Amino acid sequence: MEKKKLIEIANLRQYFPVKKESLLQKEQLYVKANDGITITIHEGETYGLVGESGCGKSTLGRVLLQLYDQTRGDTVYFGRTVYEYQPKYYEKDLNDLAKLHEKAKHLESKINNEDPNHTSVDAYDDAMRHLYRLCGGLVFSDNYSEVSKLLLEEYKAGCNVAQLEKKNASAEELKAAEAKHDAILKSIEQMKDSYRSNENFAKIDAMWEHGIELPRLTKEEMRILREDLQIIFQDPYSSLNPRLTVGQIISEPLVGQKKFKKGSKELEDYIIEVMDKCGLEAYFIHRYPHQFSGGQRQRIGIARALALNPKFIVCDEAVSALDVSIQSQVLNLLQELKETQNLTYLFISHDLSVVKYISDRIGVMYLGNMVESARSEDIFRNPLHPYTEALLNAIPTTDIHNKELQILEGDIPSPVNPPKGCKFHTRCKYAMEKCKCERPEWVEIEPEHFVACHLRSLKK
Ligand SMILES: Nc1ncnc2c1ncn2[C@@H]1O[C@H](COP(=O)(O)OP(=O)(O)OP(=O)(O)O)[C@@H](O)[C@H]1O
Repeated sequence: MEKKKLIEIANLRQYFPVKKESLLQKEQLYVKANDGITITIHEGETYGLVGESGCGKSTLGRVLLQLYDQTRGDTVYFGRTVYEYQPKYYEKDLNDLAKLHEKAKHLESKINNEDPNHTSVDAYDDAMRHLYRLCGGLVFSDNYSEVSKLLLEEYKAGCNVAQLEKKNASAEELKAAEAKHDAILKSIEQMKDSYRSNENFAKIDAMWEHGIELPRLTKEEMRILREDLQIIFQDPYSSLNPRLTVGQIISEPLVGQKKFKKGSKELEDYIIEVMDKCGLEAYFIHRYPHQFSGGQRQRIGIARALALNPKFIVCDEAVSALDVSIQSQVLNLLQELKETQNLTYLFISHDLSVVKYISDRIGVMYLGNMVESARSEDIFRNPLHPYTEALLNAIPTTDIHNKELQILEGDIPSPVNPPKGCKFHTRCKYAMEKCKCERPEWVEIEPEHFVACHLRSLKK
């Protein structure tokens, strides 16, 4: 069965400005917490994220939920389509297609002629991905006003279908709207024939998609979408307001999103239903967080995240603060909820044994970059990056829980001024000359197994 994308991030960067040390310091320095990350998370999977403390795991989780204004790159959400959601930016982009194309051409000539540095290459790549997403194979057209007109028609027809579906319109009405949309799609396909001979056509055309670019949403648009995208934190005690009862804690997002009326019987019934799903007794509803154990408090945190029926949850060290015996209970609960509620998780943990237990795929991060990503069993069976290898070798055979990943010799370099070339070269026992100056590319070595390492060609 083909996997459906839920979230796709491309070349994602999150830089935090560092406070200047004196008035004389001219250059603004940045902590490069996420420094060009590309991954896709599929519907229904658990994507585990591991790496030493400070490598940027939590930052990535928070950027995905747009809790920070990301510095650059794409974060696209496919849980709803632009047709259903109609974000303001999309129609404007389709109107501005010719301008966007001009901008991409300008960036291209800048790279070729004057300024072949990383920033302009990144800006050009971002601009091209943006164009491909908007118009796919029509990017080869030399008549952008015609393309713009046709795509706007298609978008409006698609929105019409989505709206009719939403309000349960009659089958006839829906059929007519779909037929109109299909006819426009056909004209688009026809217009593309002229470009199919281009060797890159198929690849580029496959990038035409209708997911939602999260960083482009207005605050209000993001507020509404937030019900799809939730987070569970490591320390349930500090993330739960001690002055609110369990019932009030779980009701907050529901009332905030106007799903229920405050104090209503329907709200109380619904809260008890959610609590039950999370293994919390109904009579706990009037109790305060301090009256619970750590495991129960984490169940409250899970119930709060679950209340809005989200599609995607970032579990940020969600079991790390719990005793080992309680950890497995909470992990089992998360696993069960994933199946019954059709959830998708990004599961962040410094503990490889926990990540192994729960993840379908695992991404390994080092100093702001993803260095390897593969199916869970492949990471353990055939680690390709020396850093992953070191993490695996460091798992003790007994009591593997709660071990911080501080296993490699040498300090982690500063994320403000990371090593050139491969950032791991200063601690890598296989480092070659090339590793000191050339950034390794992110390459798919075998299906779904990606690595960024110059050794990969020697290992193959
Ligand atoms: N809001 C912020 N402002 C400035 N710097 C930040 C901020 N958040 C994180 N950082 C820095 O970004 C880098 C990555 O931090 P992050 O918390 O994402 O790492 P992590 O892998 O989750 O580690 P840990 O498990 O210790 O939280 C660190 O150097 C951190 O100091």
